[in-house]
Parts: sequence; structure tokens; C-alpha cells
Amino acid sequence: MEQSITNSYNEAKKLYEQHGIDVEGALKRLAQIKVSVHCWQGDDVRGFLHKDKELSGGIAVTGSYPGRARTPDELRKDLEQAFALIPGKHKVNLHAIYADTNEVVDLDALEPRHFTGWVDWAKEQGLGLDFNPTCFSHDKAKDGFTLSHPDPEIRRFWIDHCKASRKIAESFGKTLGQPCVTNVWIPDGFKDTPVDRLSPRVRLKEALDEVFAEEISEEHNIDAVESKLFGIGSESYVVGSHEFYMGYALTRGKAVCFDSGHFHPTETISNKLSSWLLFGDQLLLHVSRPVRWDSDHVVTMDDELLDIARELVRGNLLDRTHIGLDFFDGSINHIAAWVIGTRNTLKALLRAMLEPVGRLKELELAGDYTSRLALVEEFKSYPYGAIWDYFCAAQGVPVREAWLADVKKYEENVLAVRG
Ligand SMILES: C[C@H](O)[C@H](O)[C@@H](O)C(=O)CO
Ligand SMILES: [Mn+2]
Repeated sequence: MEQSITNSYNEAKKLYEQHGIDVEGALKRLAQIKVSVHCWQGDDVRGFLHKDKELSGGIAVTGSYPGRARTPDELRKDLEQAFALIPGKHKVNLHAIYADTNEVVDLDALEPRHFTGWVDWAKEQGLGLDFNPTCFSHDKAKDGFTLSHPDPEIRRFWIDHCKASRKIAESFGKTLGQPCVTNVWIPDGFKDTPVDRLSPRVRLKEALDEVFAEEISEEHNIDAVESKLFGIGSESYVVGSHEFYMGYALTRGKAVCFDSGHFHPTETISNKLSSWLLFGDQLLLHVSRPVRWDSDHVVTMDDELLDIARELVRGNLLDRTHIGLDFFDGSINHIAAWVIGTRNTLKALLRAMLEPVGRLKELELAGDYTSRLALVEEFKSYPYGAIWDYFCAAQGVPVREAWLADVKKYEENVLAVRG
């Protein structure tokens, strides 16, 4: 390691230690955190199962930056390049449409064997896998409804797909020796104001009960459900609203997925986590960045990211939280997007771990809000960057922006030659 990195680290460490902060303990904890990196940033959410299908479900990718992955092998190579620039050992979050198979197989007939390529690779790379049924970009989701569709035959198709997804996830968990989080998100909703808000929710509740009917050990698979306020084409009503899934997950022992882009523009998920975890067991995060009406921008070091990290650290919630990412930006280098979003998420957790939480809580309890504010503000300019640099160097990944040169080289040598 470069001497200047160690020197800056030692100086910074002294400053934190004056406040009783255990810097080495924080770095050990940070090294254990697994971020679930979403595969769909690598190919603009197209997948490999039905190459001709348009992206649907009220989500959209804009931009045509060259070099998106076109095959499972390309996607895996791109992920390997991203992970070489991100400290720690993580997970990859797959959608069903990323099956690695030459067979013509529909979503309801998918089996673990269609994902063998992914599992073998994950094992070899020391990565975990998470999973998602893909309830969009399919003819049977054309009119915007899946699990809550009024037609029982269409509902059946999606129920079978979600059941198949849980079996695939269970096989991931068994083979890789760590649980796979299976997240159900459906786009179902109305563009214009519905007359009957209740019936689609009744259908969704019944369909989900069927999906989850088979007991699968949480050692292998953890079920999560993800709400949304609105999507493109479902502006007026979404069946799987936050309240729907709060009730559903609480009564069924499921995890709730909080996507930071799925709420009103001024509503933050950081303020929801402590409430949920008082009553529910586990949560899944989709760390994203909403911008005006759109929900899926690359995660930056903004106030909400830091507040999410603070909530997890201050409330001791990390052990019950699965941290996933969810953004898709087609206007920049696909690998850089992963690296920026994942490094920022980890860096925000480090910043939160380097705050004098015990002291701040004491001040708050004593009603000394002046000191609380003063300390929180001063800590914003404490030298966490020096601790982060040391962490990156110790983990064998590039320090500061040095990773960008590797991405540019990969772009020139690998991405630019893709058609
Ligand atoms: C592709 C993902 O499953 C999707 O982004 C979902 O998680 C979501 O957030 C939809 O808005
Ligand atoms: Mn999401």
C-alpha cells in the first residue's frame, strides 16, 4: 500500500478515535456487508430469454450508450470487471429473463437448470445470488396486469412463474450456501382513475397466497414484496401499493422491499425503516435515486443515501437488512454505473459508521439539540475519505477515481468491439 494512504489513514483514525469511534471495527463490519448488484443495469433491462420483447411494466431506460451486454457470458464478464473495482464480496441480483439457456422456454416453465451457468459462475467468483420473477416485457403482461389480472388464465401464468422463481431461488440458496432473496414486483395498475380499487387487490392477495403456499426454508430463500406509488401508464392506481404490501408482509411473515424511487417526491424511505423493523423481521432495499418523476438514476452520495445508511447503522438494523441496488441508466458506461452506485452505497455506510452515534444519542436525550446539530455538521467534513481510501487499498481495489482508467480500458478493449 502507498505510504501516503497509510499516513492519511493514521491521521484520520486519530481524529475519529478522539470521539471513541472504533475505526478498525467499522472497516471489519464494512467488509462483511454484501450489496446485491442488479444485473439489469448491464444490458438496459433486456434479458436473454425473449430478445425481441420491448421493455414494459411502466419502467423505461433512456440512452443508447454502446457496449451493453448481449449474452450471459458478456454480462458475467462485465460484472467481473465491476466487482474488480468495488471493495468486498457481494451478490448479483438476477431477473428471470436473464436465464442462461438455448432452450425455448416460457417464464412459467423455468427451472433451476436454466440458471446453471449463473450458479457455477457465482460459486467460482465467491458471490451470492438473488432473484426476481419478471412480471413485465411479456405478451401476457401487455395490458399492464399480471398477478391481479381479471382473467384467471393469465393470473395462473404469472402465479406459476412466481412459484417457479421461488424454486430457482431455493436452488441458488442451497448451492451457494447463503439465502437468495426473491423479490416480487409487479407493474399492475391503471393509467386513469379506477372505479374498483378493491377487487384487483383481492386478486393480488389471493394470487400471492398461492405463490407463497409452499414453505421454503429461509436458510435458502427469503421472500420480499415491493410496492410502488405509480409507473408510466399506471399513474392513477397501482395495485401493489405500500399499504397493501405492508399489510401483506406483516401478516405473512415476508420482507418488505423499500425502493427509494417508489414514493412521493418528498417522501423518503430512510424515515420508514425503523418503523417497519419494529414489526417486521427483515427488509430489502432497492437503493436508487429518484429524479422528478423518474425513479431509477445511478445512486449518488446525496442526503437520502446518507440518511438510509445512518438509519441502518444508528438503529443497528444492518443484520436484518438486505441491501440491493436498482437503477438503469443507458446514457453512460454500464460498468461505471455499477461501480459508482455500489461504491457510493458502501461509502455512505462507512460514513455512518464513523459518526459518534452513542454521544449523539446522549445529547439528544439530554435535550442538547445545539450540540447535536453542531457535531453532526462538523462530522460531515471529517476525513472519512482517507479511511475509505485505505479500505479500498486494503481490499485490493483502486483508490479514489483510479478505477475509471480501468473502465475506460475495458470500454476500449471489450465494449467498443461489441456490435
Ligand atoms: C427491474 C426491477 O425489478 C424493477 O426496477 C423493480 O424493482 C422496480 O423498481 C420497478 O420500478
Ligand atoms: Mn425496485
